[in-house]
Amino acid sequence: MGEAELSLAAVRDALVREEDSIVFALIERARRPRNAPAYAAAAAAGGRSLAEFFVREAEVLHAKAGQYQKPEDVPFFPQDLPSPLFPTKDYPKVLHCFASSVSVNDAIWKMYFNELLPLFTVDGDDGNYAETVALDFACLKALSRRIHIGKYVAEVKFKDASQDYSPLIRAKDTKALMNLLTFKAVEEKVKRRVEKKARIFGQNVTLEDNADKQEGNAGDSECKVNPEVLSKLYDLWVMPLTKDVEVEYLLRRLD
Ligand SMILES: O=C(O)C(=O)C[C@]1(C(=O)O)C=C[C@@H](O)C=C1
Repeated sequence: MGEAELSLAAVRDALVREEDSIVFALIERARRPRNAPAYAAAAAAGGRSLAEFFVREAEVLHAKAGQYQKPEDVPFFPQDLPSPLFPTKDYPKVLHCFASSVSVNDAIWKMYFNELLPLFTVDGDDGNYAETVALDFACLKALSRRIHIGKYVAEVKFKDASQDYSPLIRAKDTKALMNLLTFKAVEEKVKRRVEKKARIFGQNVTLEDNADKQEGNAGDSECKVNPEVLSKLYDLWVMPLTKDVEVEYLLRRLD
């Protein structure tokens, strides 16, 4: 994100754009059942699961290709990632220098596999483990990117009201910081919008003229991902984790 884009409205627009990626990634993953063996420790991967093996190896490839240069692109396994092999674009440094060290990916990883996956995938095993973990990686990346855009939100809020944030940062008053950066009305709008996107993006579109199933009126049970799961995802995890990123960024902002 560049300097010119750095306004609360522009950053909120970026968060809205990430909603589409998250909804579609979950819809694609929901096409496969749980496929629990993909998450079990495997001797072939030195006791790691196929899911962890895949993400670790994929992140090495992505790092070599030049990813993870932007503060919102945070790897899940940053240790020992290789440097880019190809020239990378110099992005304008609009955030404080330590921004790249702010990561809540461990919490995202635990939330995704322990809480979210059971909510939107059906029990079962179709043996398509390689495809399944690739779809999981797409979900994890979309969630991580959205949540770590919180660094830009925090920077904008700090710049707009540094006189309000600075004393709380100096006092390391995380509770007061969390309260100051929270806008409940905005959160309610976000939850309603992601639920609506899941309902519209996730319905089966047909050419039959079924008046009772005009687009947008499909019952939630016919949606590829239950829209209430998206609302719950954002309410319980995505927005709280985004706020955690904001607080973690702000606590270091005066360093
Ligand atoms: O838009 C903001 O002000 C944000 O901080 C982002 C966000 C969100 O995660 O969507 C988080 C906290 C606010 O209470 C509202 C929304």
